[in-house]
Formats: sequence, C-alpha cells, structure tokens
Amino acid sequence: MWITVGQVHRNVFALASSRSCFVLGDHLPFRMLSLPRAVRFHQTASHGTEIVEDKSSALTLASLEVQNKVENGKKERVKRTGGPKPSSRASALNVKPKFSSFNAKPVKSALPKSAVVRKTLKIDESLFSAKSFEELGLPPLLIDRLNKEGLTTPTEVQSAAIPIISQKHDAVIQSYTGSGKTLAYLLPILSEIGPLKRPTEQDSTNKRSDVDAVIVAPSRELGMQIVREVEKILGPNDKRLVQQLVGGANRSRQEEALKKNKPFIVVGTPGRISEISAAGKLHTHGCRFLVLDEVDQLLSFNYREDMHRILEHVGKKSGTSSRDILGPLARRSERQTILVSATIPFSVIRAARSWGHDPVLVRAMSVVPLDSITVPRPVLSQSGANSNSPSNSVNQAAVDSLPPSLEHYYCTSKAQHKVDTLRRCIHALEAQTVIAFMNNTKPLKDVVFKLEARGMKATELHGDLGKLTRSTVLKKFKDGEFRVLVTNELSARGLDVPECDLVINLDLPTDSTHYAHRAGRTGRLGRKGTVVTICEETETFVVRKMRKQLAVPIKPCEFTEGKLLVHKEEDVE
Ligand SMILES: Nc1ncnc2c1ncn2[C@@H]1O[C@H](COP(=O)(O)OP(=O)(O)OP(=O)(O)O)[C@@H](O)[C@H]1O
Repeated sequence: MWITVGQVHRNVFALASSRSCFVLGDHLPFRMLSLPRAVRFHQTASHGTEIVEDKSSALTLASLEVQNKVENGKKERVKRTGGPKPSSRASALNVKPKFSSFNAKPVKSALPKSAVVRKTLKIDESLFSAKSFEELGLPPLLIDRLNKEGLTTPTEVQSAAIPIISQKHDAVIQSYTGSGKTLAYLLPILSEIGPLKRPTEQDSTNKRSDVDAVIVAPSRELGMQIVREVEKILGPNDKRLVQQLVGGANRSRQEEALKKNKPFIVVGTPGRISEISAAGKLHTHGCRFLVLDEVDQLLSFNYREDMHRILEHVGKKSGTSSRDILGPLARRSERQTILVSATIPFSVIRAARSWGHDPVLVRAMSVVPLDSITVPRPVLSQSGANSNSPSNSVNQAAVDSLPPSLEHYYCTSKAQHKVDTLRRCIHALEAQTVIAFMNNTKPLKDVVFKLEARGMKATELHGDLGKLTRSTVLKKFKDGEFRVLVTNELSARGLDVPECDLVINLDLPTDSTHYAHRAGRTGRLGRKGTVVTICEETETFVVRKMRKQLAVPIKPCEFTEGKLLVHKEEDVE
C-alpha cells in the first residue's frame, strides 16, 4: 500500500493555543541535536521526497491523513482512527457524522505560504489492516491476557503504533479522544518488559534493580486510570508489578511498595515521581521506556522543573554525565521516548525531535517521520503573541482530537437559570451519564445542591478533594450511582467513562483545545455522544469562534417541553 502524505510541511501542526506549550518547545533541558537519522519503518518501508508548490490555502494536520478531505469550502469529516475494526462494537454503531447543513469554511493557516515537501511513504499494508492482536506480533502470554479481558481487535491507532514502537522508534502518538491510545503504547511496552513479555536469552542472567518503564500523566485520576489498565492486562497475580506514584497519596507507602514489590513499571504524576526519584528511592537510570501521556499538558510551564528532572534521569545510563560530550545523546539513546496526546502542538514536535532517535508521528492510518515536518519557530511579540505566529494560528490540533461521532449544540441562558437549562437538557436528551464542566471550583457545590434539590443525583469532583474522596466519587459515578458529575478542568483530559453520553459546558472553555478535551469525555471508542454548551447571549460569539476553529457544526438549540429544538443554522463567517 502506498500512502501519499502531501503538504506535510510548515502548517502540519497548528499550535494548540494554550498558554502552555510553545514556552517549552525550545526550552526545557533539550536542544535540537543534529543527528544523522536513517528513518526506518517496517522492513518494507521506503520514502521519496519531492518539492511541490503550495497551492492550497488549507494545509492542516488533517491533510496528513489519507482519508480526510476538504471540499468546496466544506470540511467533510470522515470516520477516522476509530474503535475496533468492523467486527467490533464501534463500527457496529455505524456512526455517521451529519454535516450536510453546516456551512463551515475550511481551516486557514495564519502562516506564510511557502514550498512544501511531499513525502511518499511505502508502508507495509499489514500495518493498518490487523484484525487481531496476533497479527501485530504480540507475545502469546500477552495475547492470552488480552483475550481474557475480552480485547481481541486492535483499534486503528493501536495497529499503527504497536509495530512502530516494537521497532524501537521514539514516537509521538496522536489520535482523537477515546480511540485507545493507552493500549497503543502499553502493549508494545508489555511485549518487551514484565511477566508477559517475549522471552529472550538474557532473561535468566538479568538482575533488575531499576524500573523498566516510567509513565507520566498530569493528573492523579489519569495516573490511576493507567495503573488500572496495566493491572487489568497483567492480571491478579502480577498486578503488584505496577506501582502508582501519584500525588496526594501516602508517599512512604509508595516508597515501601517500590522496595518490596520491585515493580517493573511505575505510573505517576510529575511532582511525585521526581520527588521520590530525588530522594533516591526510585531507580530509573536503566529504564527503557518513558511515556508522557497528555504530553502537551506535561510540557507546560507548571510542570517544568519536575519534567526536567524526569527527562534528565529516566534512562540515564550509569557512568554518563551531562558533561560527557555525547552525554545527552547517550542518555537519550538508552530509553525509548513515547509522547501521547489527542492534541499535538508544534512544541511537542520540536521536543520529540530533539530528544528522540528516528522519531515518528503515529496516527491512525499514517506514520510520518518527524524529520519531514517543518515546524515554525515560536515567535513572541511584546504582547505575547504575533498574528503570524503558530500560537495564533487556527487550532488544527484540536480539530484532529474530536471524535467524529459527536453532535455539538449550544443554547443560551441567563447565568441564574443555567442549572435549570442543564436539567431540561438532560431530560430532553434522556442522557444517563453526564459530565458538566465549569471553570472554577467554588460554584460546583452550588450546582450539585440545586440538581439534588430537584431530584437529580449529582456529585462534584475537583482538585481540592482528597485523593481517596476523588477516587470514591469517580468510582460511584462510573458505577451509575450519580447521573451528573459536576467538575472542572481536572476531568477534561484522559478521563475514561465509556458510558458518558453527554458533556455539558456550563462555563465556556478557555479555547478550542480545552473544548476538544472536554468534549472527548463522551463519544468514546466510536460511541455516540452529545456536547452542549450553555452560554449567555453575550457569549455566543465565542462559541461561533470555536465552531469556526474546530470546523464542526455547533448548532444553536433550545430545550422546550422535554424536547431538543435545533434552530436553523445562521450564516457562519
Ligand atoms: N482494542 C480495544 N478493544 C476494545 N476496547 C478498547 C480497545 N482499546 C482501548 N479500549 C477501551 O477504549 C476506551 C478508550 O481508550 P483510551 O482511554 O486509551 O483512549 P484515549 O485515546 O487515550 O483517550 P483520551 O485522548 O481521552 O485520553 C477505554 O475504555 C479502553 O479500555
């Protein structure tokens, strides 16, 4: 199969608009290394390059994907990465995005036009047509465990990522929310380390004192969710071999568990991992895998110091120091670095290139060497932004993160009536598992109180609650004890509640990236999902702006007499 990847160049990635990312693209401890890189794909892979004129005004990350189309001013979103293949539940749902009445214009780049590189990659067809995990070459013990958990068919992003990671490439994995990115990196890692791995000759001689894999996540909830995913695969007898190192939990107990259980894999938040590592209780120098899940958030300013330590120490071979001429390179070559998010901004591409060897961008149905992507340097004006800078360009990263199976609406309401509107919306849509987002912590309680007063089971979740309370709340919500989870940005990323059928924005998200991550809590793995933004009349222009940036139809609506009434589309500039 030949995949032509056109227009890969300068505007492959519109920078996620968040304050976070470009700050670190060229900072942190990592500088661009000019390494000779021979990019290898499958055994059969090869690629050629030709310079072509840029004739398109809408060059986007989406243009990397063979299936995406931009036609006649309408962006038709086709079914992308998706859940498991035809046999599976996801495709059984037969979700078809309905865009016909929507008048969105194609996403335009704010960047100057220039020549682009057209790359043609020849990729082993089997990469994308795996119908089972066996075909991806996973070891038998691991496949047994997957079967026991009812996991038989890889999602598309898993089919693409597993062989690439198994070939020891550093990788950036980008695919929309709920498409199975966690197993896309866990499975190739568990094929190489731990009790389910492929047997090797060194097995009997290896005395392990360091952990083999470190997985970093920005929130305790996400960290714990990944731990549960690893535990599920390892099975009851071996689940002690994964250790959570999340903040808010008892640190000495975590340190004791490290000593006693000698886990081969740790999952945690940046602060706690670097704290325990600095105390000499976590040995990661011999570590083979470093995963940064929700990497664009982890590279934000907030985590700078902790991430610096983690990136410096994980996989640092003993005997090398940062003063060695090849120090940084030697260290990097010891570990495989895997960066994961639904939203991959320029800064992540820059970072991945500077840390990785042969790094590639893996998306469902496409694998692209990072070397082939030209990323503009961050430009900062006095005001912190420049109209030509990537930070000001349309947020294509957010566009690519939205599952195609979502329906988007907005309705207006006075601030004091929002909770009533929320209730009417839930009834009209007959939603059973609802996540309602607000921007601050304080008003959450009030909303819960009002909902409960009207007989709707609701609970709040935010960072001021203790770790135990947070996990109890989440468990009860997942178990269906509460119909509505009222929460803030804490829950916007990574949280996997497959049953969630409705996401509500009670406050407007700060930008399209935040909209996309919130929205991604529903419509997981090909399921249907609805996103409703409840805003004040004066805020509707913000919704229209996001609609334009995201190129999705966010339709105006109202909820009356227990029904959803969709208004006629107004013209969208
Ligand atoms: N091959 C598979 N077959 C069936 N279910 C799967 C498969 N892979 C993943 N899942 C399930 O799909 C759900 C979504 O997976 P996951 O949380 O990894 O998505 P994600 O892409 O990381 O989402 P986000 O970007 O929101 O973090 C999870 O419940 C997971 O257990």
